Amino acid sequence: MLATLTDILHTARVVSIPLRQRFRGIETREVVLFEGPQGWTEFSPFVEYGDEEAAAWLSAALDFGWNAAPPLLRDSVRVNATLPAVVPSLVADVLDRFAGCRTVKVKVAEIGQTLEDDVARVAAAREYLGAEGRIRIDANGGWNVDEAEHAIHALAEYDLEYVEQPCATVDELWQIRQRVKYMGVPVAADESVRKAADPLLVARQEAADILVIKAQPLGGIHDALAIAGEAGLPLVVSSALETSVGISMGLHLAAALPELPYDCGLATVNLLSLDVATDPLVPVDGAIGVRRVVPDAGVLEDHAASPEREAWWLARLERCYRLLAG
Ligand SMILES: O=C(O)CCC(=O)c1ccccc1C(=O)O
Ligand SMILES: [Mg+2]
Repeated sequence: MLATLTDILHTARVVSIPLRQRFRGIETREVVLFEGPQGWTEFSPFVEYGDEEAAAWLSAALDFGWNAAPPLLRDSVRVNATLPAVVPSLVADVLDRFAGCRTVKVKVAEIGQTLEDDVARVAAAREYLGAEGRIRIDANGGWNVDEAEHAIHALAEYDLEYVEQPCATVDELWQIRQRVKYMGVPVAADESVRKAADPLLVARQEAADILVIKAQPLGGIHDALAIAGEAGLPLVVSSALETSVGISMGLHLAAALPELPYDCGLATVNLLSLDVATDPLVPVDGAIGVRRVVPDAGVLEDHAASPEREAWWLARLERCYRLLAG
């Protein structure tokens, strides 16, 4: 049964958190936190998303707050460091915050930057990690097929674990996957899973080697597990730049997957300038323990969004709720 809107709004708090570095064009992360019978949960679709897309994120928040978690098969999850599209001189400072992570995901193909910028950033990450560490890159669909081939060829010398969403469409992913097979660089799909009408199309079309799954956009832990079960491909659980409350949802999803061959993109609390929990979900020795968190009352108070932003978020939440209650 769906939680009532009154139940949700009763505990809902809107917080606004500055990022340490610009990430996917944003400098402040706004989220709604509320408490269900299972504990605190997070609703944080990106502000530009329409209500229909955001409604899946509300489904996820309700699932995590109101439904029992699935059986957990591990009590900690290995995670990767996430490196925003910063200049090479900042790479070591950013990576120092991800203690013990043996894998780094490097953001590439940032608007306004060049392939030379990407090469310099990936080179700096490789120098930081040494020969043993793993490097994956994420282009967020920013290249066409030719650009992707050229870029992957230029970056392959740094030894790439995989390339995430090099191009925007499933058809382009299929093409680039054929073109780079000889280099031994696998292709992972992210936006083609979480923003697609059919999240399994990319797998059926054999357009990716790996699927990235995110709990909030896929409608929650249980829906994401159902998709995972049908995918037939290796999976990586990743975050949507959430507070520790949303990261906890991702950790519970990762902990419930039968196989977890890759480090997960759940160490992103470090990209925020502060967290809502006094005991944040950040990596220790490259892994994060699976647990729920309770936001600190003082932080909720001190970092409350402005009255205008709060009204905007609660109205959005209510519209999404009506879509789900349909
Ligand atoms: O996977 C990671 O390392 C961190 C999460 C991440 O990159 C991300 C965070 C918010 C929105 C989009 C993305 C993405 O993977 O494209
Ligand atoms: Mg991605």
